Amino acid sequence: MSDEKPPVEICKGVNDLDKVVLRGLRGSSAEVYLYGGHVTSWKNNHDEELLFLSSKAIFKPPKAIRGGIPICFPQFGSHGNLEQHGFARNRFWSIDRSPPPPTASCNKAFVDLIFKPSEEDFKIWPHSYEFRLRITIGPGGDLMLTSRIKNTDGRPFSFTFAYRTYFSVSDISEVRVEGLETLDYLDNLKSRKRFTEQCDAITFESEVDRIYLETPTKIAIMDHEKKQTFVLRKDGLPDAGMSRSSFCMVWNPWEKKAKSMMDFGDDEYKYMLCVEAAAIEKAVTLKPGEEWKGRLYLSVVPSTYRSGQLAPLTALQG
Ligand SMILES: O=P(O)(O)OC[C@H]1O[C@H](O)[C@H](O)[C@@H](O)[C@@H]1O
Repeated sequence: MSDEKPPVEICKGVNDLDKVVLRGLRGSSAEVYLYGGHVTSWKNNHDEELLFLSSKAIFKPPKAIRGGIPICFPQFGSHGNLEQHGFARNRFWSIDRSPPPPTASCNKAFVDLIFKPSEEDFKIWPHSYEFRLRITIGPGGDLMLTSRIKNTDGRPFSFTFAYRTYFSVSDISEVRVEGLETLDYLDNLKSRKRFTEQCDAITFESEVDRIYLETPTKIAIMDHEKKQTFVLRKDGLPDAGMSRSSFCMVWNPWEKKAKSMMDFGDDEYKYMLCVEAAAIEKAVTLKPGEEWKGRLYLSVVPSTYRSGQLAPLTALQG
C-alpha cells in the first residue's frame, strides 16, 4: 500500500478543530483551520516552517489564533465600531461546495472556504455578503490566498481588510524590509500621525506599528541570518483590487507589549514580524451584486549576500 499522502486532507487539529492540510509537489505544505479561515502553517520543500505561530496561541473561540495569517474583516484594527480586526478571524468558516472554477495549472493543491454572516453577526454588522477564500500551494511551494467578497445585500456597504501575515524570522534585529522606503506612513504609536519613511530599508529595534500608504505591489522581507528573503506580492482586479491604492501594515510588539499579551510568549517578538497586505485607509465599497477580489502571494527565495549587502532586486523582480 502506498504511504503517499493526498494533496488535500481534512483532519483534526488542536482542540479537535477542523483543519485542512495542503501538500505541494516537492514537500511544501500549508495548514488551514476552518476556525477563522486561518492559515497556521506554511512549510517549504525542506519541511521548514515559514510562518510564526505562538507557542501560547489559544485555539478556542472567541480568541483569534495568534500567528499564521489571520483574516481581518470587515474592520481592520480599531478603525470602526466593531471588535479589533473584525470578526471573520474568530468565526467558523466552511468548505465552499460551489467555488469559482480553478485557474489554469492543475499542479496546485488548494482549498476553497466560505464565510457567510450568521444572524448574530448580522446584528453587529447588518450586511449580507459571501466571503470566499481560496488557499493554494503552488508547484514551487508558493502560498497564495485569494479573497472574494460579494455584496449579496440590497444596499452598498464598506469594509476594511487585511491579510495579517506573521512571518517567522531567525532574529528580528537581523531583518530588513525593503520596498517601503520613501513612502508615507501613519504611526499607530503616535496617534496615527503621518510621517515619511527616510531610511533605505526598515530595520527593527523597538515596537513598530505602522500603516504604509500607497505601497508597491511587491515587498521583500530579508532575514539576514537565515539568508532567505520572503517576497510578498499583492494584486487584484485592476479596478477594484489591492493594487496601487492598497496599504501595508508592519507590526512587532517588542518586549513590553509582548509581556502584556496572554497568548504570546515573552521572548517571541524576536522571532516574528507581521507585514500585512491590506485595504485600510480607504475602505472598499461594494454596491449590491458587486465583488471585490484581493490576492496575497507569498514566496521565499535565498538572499544573495555579497560584501555586506543583500540583493533585494533579485527578490523584487520577476
Ligand atoms: O492582538 P490583536 O487583536 O491581534 O492585535 C495586534 C495588534 O494589531 C494592530 O497592529 C494594532 O495596531 C495593535 O494595537 C495590536 O496590538
